[in-house]
Amino acid sequence: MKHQTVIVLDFGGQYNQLIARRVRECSVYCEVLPYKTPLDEILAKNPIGIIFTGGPNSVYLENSPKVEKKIFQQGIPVLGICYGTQLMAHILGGHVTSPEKREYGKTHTYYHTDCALFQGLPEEGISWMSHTDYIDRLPEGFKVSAHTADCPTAAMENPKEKLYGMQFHPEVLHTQNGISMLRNFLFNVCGAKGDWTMGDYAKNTIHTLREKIGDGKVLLALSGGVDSSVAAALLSKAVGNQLTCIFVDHGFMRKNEGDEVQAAFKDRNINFVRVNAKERFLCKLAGISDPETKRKMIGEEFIRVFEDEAKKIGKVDYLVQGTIYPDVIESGAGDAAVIKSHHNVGGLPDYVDFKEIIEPLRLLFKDEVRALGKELGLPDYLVYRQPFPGPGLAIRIIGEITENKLLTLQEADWIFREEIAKAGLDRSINQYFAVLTNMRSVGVMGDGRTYDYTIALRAVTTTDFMTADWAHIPYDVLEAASNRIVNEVRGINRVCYDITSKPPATIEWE
Ligand SMILES: Nc1ncnc2c1ncn2[C@@H]1O[C@H](COP(=O)(O)OP(=O)(O)OP(=O)(O)O)[C@@H](O)[C@H]1O
Ligand SMILES: O=c1[nH]c(=O)c2[nH+]cn([C@@H]3O[C@H](COP(=O)(O)O)[C@@H](O)[C@H]3O)c2[nH]1
Ligand SMILES: NC(=O)CC[C@H](N)C(=O)O
Ligand SMILES: [Mg+2]
Repeated sequence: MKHQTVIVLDFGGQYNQLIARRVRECSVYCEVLPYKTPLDEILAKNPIGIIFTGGPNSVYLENSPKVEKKIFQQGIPVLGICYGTQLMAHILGGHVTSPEKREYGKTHTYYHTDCALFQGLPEEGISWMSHTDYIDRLPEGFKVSAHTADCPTAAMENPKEKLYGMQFHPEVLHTQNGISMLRNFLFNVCGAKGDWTMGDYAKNTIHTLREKIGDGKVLLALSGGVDSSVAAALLSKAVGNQLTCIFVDHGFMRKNEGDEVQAAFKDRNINFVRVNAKERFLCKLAGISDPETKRKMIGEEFIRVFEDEAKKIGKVDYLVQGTIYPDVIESGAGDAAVIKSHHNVGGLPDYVDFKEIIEPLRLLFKDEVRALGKELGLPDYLVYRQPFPGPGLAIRIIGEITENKLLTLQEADWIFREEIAKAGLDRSINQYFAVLTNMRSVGVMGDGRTYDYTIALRAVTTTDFMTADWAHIPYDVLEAASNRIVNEVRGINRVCYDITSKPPATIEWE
């Protein structure tokens, strides 16, 4: 069955994928295309609606991203958001200016509820603004449908032509009823039926993968984590035994994890190879303490291992990774800032032998990947596993990595996880682990002085791992973990609990 499609035209804003995700949440199929996409190509998709995203530019500047005027004359509903609405106004003969006062963050907004976007919603509320420019003269045929104290055109509409604009961001959760506004656009203006589900996503992706790969050979980087397991399920359905899954045991796995991953995949109908590369990684990272250097070296060594394995199999055409959207955005995709280089992002170094890297989950958020995993019939223990970063414990040992430190951290982390599970908190806390800080302090044990390392415990609640809150774990659980760690793990005499949210901290310490 062919689905109704909405096109999100990307003008370089921060929330573009979030808009796409919100549309998908409304059960409407959605694709993000660059603003430069020729109109013919857009029309060929037969979209029921088009959404223009925000962007960092100003429409009145010469080289700012533009679209052809004809896009507004196709009878297809268009919704502009932020830069998108300014662009619509500018192209259709309105005027955009740069006023004295900028609006940023939560803003009290008044809505005209006779506008299709705001139908059935309250007449005022908080919206999330992030702009300098605003529209000070509307194009012909338009009227204002929302305003704020500082922005006369917080929203505009030309219902006859099905053209709509919002200066604020309905896609972020800070905008009260923002999702309902998008839903109104999709269902009341575009005539969406809500005919798209995760099951369809699975079917389409499998089909596309099969077409692309043909009879090529595929290596899949399998960590046993949620993302790569879901990717493996997709690929296995698409190309069967043309697929080989490589699990790199770099030695930075959690206690017993290497064996557990092997056990989980051994009996499935899947070519599975475990590479024991602990010595290789430890050697490579000896003496390295800078977090970004560690990450980059691990990323490169991963690729080297895959290359070596590929040679054993013969010619391999594609490498598949379970990269998901937050990995991409934090590594500084497009104009976004580099927060940390995820080992799996950055593409292939030019001396590598694979034709291409395939990342079938690149546009999905974690909770969407989980929904897809359920859809593909993966067991709950795989789908709801807490995430574990590719570089593993290497980025949870602050400073230089040694085998001794690795064993220490594995033990402490294992105890913490055991106590969390014992308290029944393992499903409600989204990620929890121990960090071996590089700090030593004085303690007293058995009447003697110790000068040992400090373990930091970290536990967070989050849905998309882009923002997170520290988990309010009951004191007695923390107490049990702390007692056991200092008593059972040599070299540790102090335990701290990390009570910072993300932002300003990140979830991992490096
Ligand atoms: N030890 C490993 N062996 C092989 N590939 C790996 C390994 N660790 C990570 N990768 C690759 O890097 C990708 C990104 O790692 P990441 O940890 O984000 O995802 P994941 O392990 O699949 O899922 P989760 O986020 O639940 O841990 C993985 O999807 C996988 O393709
Ligand atoms: O596969 C990965 N490779 C990496 O390099 C990496 N760095 C962080 N993470 C995981 O991403 C989520 C967000 O982590 P941060 O708040 O520390 O950026 C958390 O779930 C982290 O565990 C990684 N996953
Ligand atoms: N977030 C945006 O889309 C910003 C649009 C434009 N650059 C402005 O400052 O008004
Ligand atoms: Mg992982």
